[in-house]
Amino acid sequence: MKVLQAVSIFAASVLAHSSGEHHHHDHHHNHPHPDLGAVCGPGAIPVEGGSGCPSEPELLPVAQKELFVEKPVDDKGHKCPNGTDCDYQHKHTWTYSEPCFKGNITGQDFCVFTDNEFAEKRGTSFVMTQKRADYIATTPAFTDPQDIPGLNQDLKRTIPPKYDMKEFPGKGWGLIANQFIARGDLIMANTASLMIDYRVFDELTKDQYKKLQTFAVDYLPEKHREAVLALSTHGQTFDSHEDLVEKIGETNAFDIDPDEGDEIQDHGFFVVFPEIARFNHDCRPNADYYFDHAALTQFIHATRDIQPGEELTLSYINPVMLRAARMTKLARNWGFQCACSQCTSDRPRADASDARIRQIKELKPLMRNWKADSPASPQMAELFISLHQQERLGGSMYSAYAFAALEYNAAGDPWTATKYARLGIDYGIPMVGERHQDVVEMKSLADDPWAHWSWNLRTKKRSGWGRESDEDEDDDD
Ligand SMILES: C[S@@+](CC[C@H](N)C(=O)[O-])C[C@H]1O[C@@H](n2cnc3c(N)ncnc32)[C@H](O)[C@@H]1O
Repeated sequence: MKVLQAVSIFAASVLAHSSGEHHHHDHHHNHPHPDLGAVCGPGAIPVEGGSGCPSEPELLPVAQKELFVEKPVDDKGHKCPNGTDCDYQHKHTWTYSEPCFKGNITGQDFCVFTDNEFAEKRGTSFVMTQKRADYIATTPAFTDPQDIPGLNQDLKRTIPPKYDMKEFPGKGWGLIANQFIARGDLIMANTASLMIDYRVFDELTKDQYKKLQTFAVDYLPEKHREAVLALSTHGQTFDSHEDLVEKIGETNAFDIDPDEGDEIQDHGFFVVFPEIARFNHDCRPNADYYFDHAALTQFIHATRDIQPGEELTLSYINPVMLRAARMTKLARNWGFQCACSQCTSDRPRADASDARIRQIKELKPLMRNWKADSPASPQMAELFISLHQQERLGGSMYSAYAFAALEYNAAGDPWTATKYARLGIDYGIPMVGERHQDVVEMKSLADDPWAHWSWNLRTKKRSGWGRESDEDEDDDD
């Protein structure tokens, strides 16, 4: 599975959403997420867009650069993780750091790195280069574990979970809410169990990467290893242990984009979280995920209020896809016929839903366009919000609110802009995290709309002032 990462609504690097897609892992491609450019959820549960899947594309105007403080750079020109001191010399102490195979593109060795002390002895296993593993080991999840408390309740069970596991006809195991869960509530938070650099699938032979993946699982502490080996294979059985591990990866992994500070930005990770892997798919899920690199943790929160007895679900794909495309992708990547209500509705309602999805896709680039000739307006942003509500796209409501906040502010209405910025913050924190650029941007707008870059921006441009700066913006596009 792949996971989608949220992409910000702003600049390319900027406001993206993470609810992505639980993306399905296609061994040979680190394909970027097909649709919105984001990827999502398990089995490749994606990271392309938030709700499980993803987020959306981005677009910020111009002068944003000043808003973002450059991270420190070490003497080799590497950006340091999370603004901390650079420590590329650091060599983490791994419980295991072999075997290795040489990649046929970069010539670098790809090895297994297991740390069985990680996360209060839950353990974690990587398949990547020494340098990348050591880089990840400089993040706070490793260096300041006391800063990431309360995670991984699932294997420890010190707090009663909000869900039980049960079998669902035709779907295998799944999770069911055992209490009321309010929109925005945390449902699960798990550190990565198995984290594979996507280059492994391109640079090594299948036999080689299967070996590394199997060692990575086998080196984990017993309870953790058993949880991984008990995961779904979509009903298939295997004689070979390596084939079993491979199928478990394909069925249950999320795609995760690289951390901002990672010097390798073109290749993300294929990541398994055994507890989160028990969420089944729904095209309009009641939960969504995002990955926090600092905590090396996947967080799952409720996209709407959930009643006891409801199944908890994620979207394995980007939810902003037409019905036929969604169904084809689910069948191809996870082998099941989607029977969620969005997939089985009657033809008139299915057509109405597809028409809304098409309109969402048409409007988004218009609102991302900050040039004088964009027809974007507050009314368009209201329609955009309404389409998200009609489509029950709870995982990306925050981005619709953020677009509305920008449009109202750009039209010179600071009060309605602030209302929507506050909604964007409230809906965004559980879906993409408080550090996500869209949330940070909305905080800045809500604090002082008049000082925000969007203030009166459309009005100025359309009146002719500020047109010169359109040329600067071209550089950013
Ligand atoms: C990540 S696992 C989800 C948990 C899984 N049901 C289990 O037993 O562990 C993905 C697999 O679950 C099944 N699955 C998930 N969502 C489903 C759905 N909506 N309908 C049917 N099967 C589904 C498929 O077999 C899929 O390959």
